[in-house]
Amino acid sequence: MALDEKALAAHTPVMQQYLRIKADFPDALVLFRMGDFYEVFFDDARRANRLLDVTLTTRGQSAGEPVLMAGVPVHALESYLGKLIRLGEAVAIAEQVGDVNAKGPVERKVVRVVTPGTITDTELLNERQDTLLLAAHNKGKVWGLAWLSLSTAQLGMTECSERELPAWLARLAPAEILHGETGEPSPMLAAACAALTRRPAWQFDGPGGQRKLCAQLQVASLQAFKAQDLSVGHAAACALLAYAEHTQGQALSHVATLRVERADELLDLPPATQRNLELTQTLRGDSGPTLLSLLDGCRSGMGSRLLRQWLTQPPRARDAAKKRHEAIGQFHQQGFEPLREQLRQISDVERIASRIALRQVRPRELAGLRETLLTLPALEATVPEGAPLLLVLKAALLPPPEIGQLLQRTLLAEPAALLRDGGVIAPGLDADLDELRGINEHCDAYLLALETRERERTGISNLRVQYNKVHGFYIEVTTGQLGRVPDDYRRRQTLKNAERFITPELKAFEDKALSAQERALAREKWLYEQLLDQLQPHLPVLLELARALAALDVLSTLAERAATLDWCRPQFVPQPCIDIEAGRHPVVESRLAETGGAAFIANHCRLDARTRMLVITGPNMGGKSTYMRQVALIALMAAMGSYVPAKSCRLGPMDAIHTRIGAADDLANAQSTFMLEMTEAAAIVHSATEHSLVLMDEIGRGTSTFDGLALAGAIASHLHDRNRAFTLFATHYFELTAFPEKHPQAINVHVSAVESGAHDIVFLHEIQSGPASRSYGVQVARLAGMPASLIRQARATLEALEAQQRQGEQQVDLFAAPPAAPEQVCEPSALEEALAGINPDTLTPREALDALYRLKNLIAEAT
Ligand SMILES: Nc1ncnc2c1ncn2[C@@H]1O[C@H](COP(=O)(O)OP(=O)(O)OP(=O)(O)O)[C@@H](O)[C@H]1O
Repeated sequence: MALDEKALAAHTPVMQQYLRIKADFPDALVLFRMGDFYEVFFDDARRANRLLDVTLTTRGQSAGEPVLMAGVPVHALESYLGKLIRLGEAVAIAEQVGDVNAKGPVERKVVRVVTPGTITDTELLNERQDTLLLAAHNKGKVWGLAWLSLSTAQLGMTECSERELPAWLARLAPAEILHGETGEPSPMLAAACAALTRRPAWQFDGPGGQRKLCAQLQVASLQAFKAQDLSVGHAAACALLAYAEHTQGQALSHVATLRVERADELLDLPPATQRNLELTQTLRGDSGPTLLSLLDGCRSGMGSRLLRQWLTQPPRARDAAKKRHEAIGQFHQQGFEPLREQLRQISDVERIASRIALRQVRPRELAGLRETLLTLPALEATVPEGAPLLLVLKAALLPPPEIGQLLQRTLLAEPAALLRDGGVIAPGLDADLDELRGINEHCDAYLLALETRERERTGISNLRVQYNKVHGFYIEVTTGQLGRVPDDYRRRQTLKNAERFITPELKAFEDKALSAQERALAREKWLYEQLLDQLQPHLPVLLELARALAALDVLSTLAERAATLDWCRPQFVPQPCIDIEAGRHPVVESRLAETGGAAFIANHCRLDARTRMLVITGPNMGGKSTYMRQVALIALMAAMGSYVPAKSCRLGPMDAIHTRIGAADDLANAQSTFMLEMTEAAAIVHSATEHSLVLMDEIGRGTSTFDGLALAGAIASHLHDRNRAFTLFATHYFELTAFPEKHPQAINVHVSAVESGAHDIVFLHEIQSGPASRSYGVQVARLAGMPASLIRQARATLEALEAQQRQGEQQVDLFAAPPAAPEQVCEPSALEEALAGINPDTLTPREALDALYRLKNLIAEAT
């Protein structure tokens, strides 16, 4: 922001300083340190008053106007910061960095900018979830994405199409998105539930990004990271790194690797799938019960964060998942509890390492790291042998002993919480510090010892060494003894009956003692900085250790879940198939167990090259949705490397899980229920392949019966004939049970229910072959407590409708091949043209024979 120097000159010196700082951080709320308060002025004061409910007041006048002001006490900064960050605000913290006693306003500087995507404070971070900063850049049809977790040093990058963008945003769930669009940002970015921060368009620079990445990763080319050709991704990375450095006020020395993700290497989980399967959030937006909340018994935040990544970003290739299955199997053989017990004691090495890099780490966090390093040998001994993945992880668990030794040597057993209070550095490390502390602690003893020594040296028996505030330390000698005073005594003060002296030794002691505490603190601070310097070269090892601990935490947790919940090891096969024997929905099953409900009924699912579609019918509440979701969850769990809730499970290759379930209005995006339903279904028919799993739950129910039925039939045909995807198609349209008659790869199944008495129904939740015999909507409504008179009326109407339908039944082929599109006028073929040119009435037999040969040649040419 350009400053009007003339207008500025009219302000008080402090306000001038404030306005200069504010000009550098126009979008952030600038917290301006004033003694024990952080103050905000003018428009920021209004904003703070609105957001934080702090009192708005005025602080004198500047440039002839009252200065609008609000403030928060320094000690309460964390809680206000937390609130502002949750509201998506960026905050610039301007501290007093100059000499407080100097003339004019003390110098102030923004030491840190805190934004939703760049927080690194332990108090503000969610322990079990990564906080990501993401930059998005669009060029033509390509989107470049680059993301960074500052607190864990993870840097990632990808390029994707517009269609794939929402899935990426859902998968990464960034806290803050940087974009360079001058107008409104793309609605897809706006829909991502993240703070949006506009950055100047020139910061999204491809070549600049490539250079920045090379410098950050200390490489000459990005070839090794397979990131060489992603120019749109480079542009995003350029803005990302610049912003991250800007907010931290320093280089990001800990960010040393880059992971390039390619959408076609991951199992595609569109946002609708992530939502409908309730992977990390329930449909209501709660954090549980979900698949993640069921799986996450991790002992550490590191483990929880990695588990979330495994769940939302499973690879298509099966190698990683197979290795994880193997490791879980090994835990089952050799036990997982000893390791899980050890993992209870470890600290968040990943975040501590990042905070060391950013020089924000607190003494107690380093003490935590030291304890963790000390427990590593015992922890390592509890990791089972045998599986290759476990061997790799085990190897990372024994970092060089210097790190632990360094921390042990440097830190007190129980250091103070904050460095500014002192009491952090261990005794014996630094002679100067020990002496300074010694002065403080042994001041009296020193004075007594000096007194004794001086009495002996001078032979003055009543010589006294004393201290007062005005004159400091002195040696007092009564007038009668003055003759014995040695040469090195300098007179300090004359009293009536005595003289007070100082010696070079006492003067030196005085200098030390008076500033000892201050200097001890400064020395501790310096030593702490030295320690941070010494730790920097060990960051890569510490981050590798953190990742190994996280992976072991997740694997042992998955092993525990599998053992406790009776899950089995899935098998991957090359041929197309989904073959699940006695599968269960893990979350519904555990909810039933928790609430003491009926036992969960297990069900099979058999799909292969010959059977690609199940048309599922049955009563409401019968368990159709549960069944479909459980198949998808089992496929996903297997892909992420977990065991699965089934008796056995064989899975072929899979590239995506698409779901069209439920019908919630997306009012925020002004889409009606039906529009949303069709938009999602359209996305599925456009992208599902023969390796995809598609769940379609009651498609068409958002519109009139005929429209809905017609569309449902056409969509089923498209999925069966063209996409050839593995499809679970649940429907209430009985007409669709005729679908398999004409579609050889589809079969009917139904969820069973039996009538009990005349009008009641019991759900068996069992999947059986064949179509349902009837629907039980009226019975379900009765169960739901509808009044008896209403139920009677509904039943009578139903009977009348059914009778009417039987009479007027007409045969409409719901699944007939689509008629040719009228606008497609076909050009006559060469054969047709040649035929049209022949008049048989005028041909001789010889010419007719020639014509016949010509026509045959034309066919041969065309084929
Ligand atoms: N296999 C099962 N074993 C035990 N209980 C089940 C099973 N499947 C479903 N249920 C129970 O039945 C309830 C209804 O299941 P679900 O929502 O899947 O039915 P639905 O057929 O899809 O109903 P609607 O057609 O109304 O959507 C579940 O909440 C669950 O409590």
